[in-house]
Amino acid sequence: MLLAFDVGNTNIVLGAYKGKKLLNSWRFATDKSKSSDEYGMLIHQLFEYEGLCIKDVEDVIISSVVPPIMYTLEHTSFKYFNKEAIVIGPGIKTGMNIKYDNPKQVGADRIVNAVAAYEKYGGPLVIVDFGTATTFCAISKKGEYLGGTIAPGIKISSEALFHHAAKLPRVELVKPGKVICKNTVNSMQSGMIYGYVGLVDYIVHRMKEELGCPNTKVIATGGLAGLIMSEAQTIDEIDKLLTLEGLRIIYDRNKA
Ligand SMILES: Nc1ncnc2c1ncn2[C@@H]1O[C@H](COP(=O)(O)OP(=O)(O)O)[C@@H](O)[C@H]1O
Ligand SMILES: CC(C)(COP(=O)(O)O)[C@@H](O)C(=O)NCCC(=O)O
Ligand SMILES: [K+]
Repeated sequence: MLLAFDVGNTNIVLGAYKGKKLLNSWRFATDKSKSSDEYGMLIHQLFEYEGLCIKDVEDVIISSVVPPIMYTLEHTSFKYFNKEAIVIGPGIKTGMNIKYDNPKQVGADRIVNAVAAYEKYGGPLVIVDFGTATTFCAISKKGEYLGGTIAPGIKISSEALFHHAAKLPRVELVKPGKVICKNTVNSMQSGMIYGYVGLVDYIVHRMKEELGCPNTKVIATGGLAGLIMSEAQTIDEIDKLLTLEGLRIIYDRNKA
């Protein structure tokens, strides 16, 4: 069994694979104050609950954009699974040519998403990941990682609005139905959701222009993808498990 960790700034998504088959996946908070034993026990309990056996874990692979938590997770891997974790970074074959000024700068999650999406859908492609930040990545027809855009995430944007304006409350991220709203809560929801839909459609539109291909496939992933997908016109498909799938593919490429 392969244990795959996708460590984002808000959540860790954990997947257990038997070969190509995802047996189970879990989502828990990225908590830098948790110890390696706490993570070990958490995973132990999740496994027990699903009737899985810790001893069946043959390898651990981690993609992370949160460097301060890595010592803890690598230690968890060593202590509870007896494995040195494979960490996405220098020395790991991804099979993707990274056309960033400094390839080491690209978030590991973005590369892992790109690998999975290219394998699954072919190029050219745009991938939109609605996480703590919203990232847009462009992949060429030949499968090169061309770069992209980083925008503030929906949840942190709405938190900023609440924190910086005395009369604005914290609101639930749901569609208010109309753009012309008649109360504070709905007005904020309109600004967040419809404003964000505009951001997404505009960036994707510009990316397709720069790629020179109007038929570019657009795949969305991340915790908040569903909310925007229902309204945005440029997103073709949601693929919630893209990052885990990318980790499984990269694992197979490095084992072969
Ligand atoms: N299933 C969900 N439904 C609603 N909101 C979610 C869900 N999963 C995650 N979120 C929220 O979406 C945001 C991004 O989550 P996530 O994709 O896990 O981010 P990251 O990859 O940066 O850790 C967070 O603010 C989180 O609270
Ligand atoms: C842009 C990100 C913060 C997104 O992270 P997430 O929202 O998934 O937590 C992450 O991919 C990152 O730290 N990237 C490094 C900078 C770059 O990709 O150029
Ligand atoms: K992510």
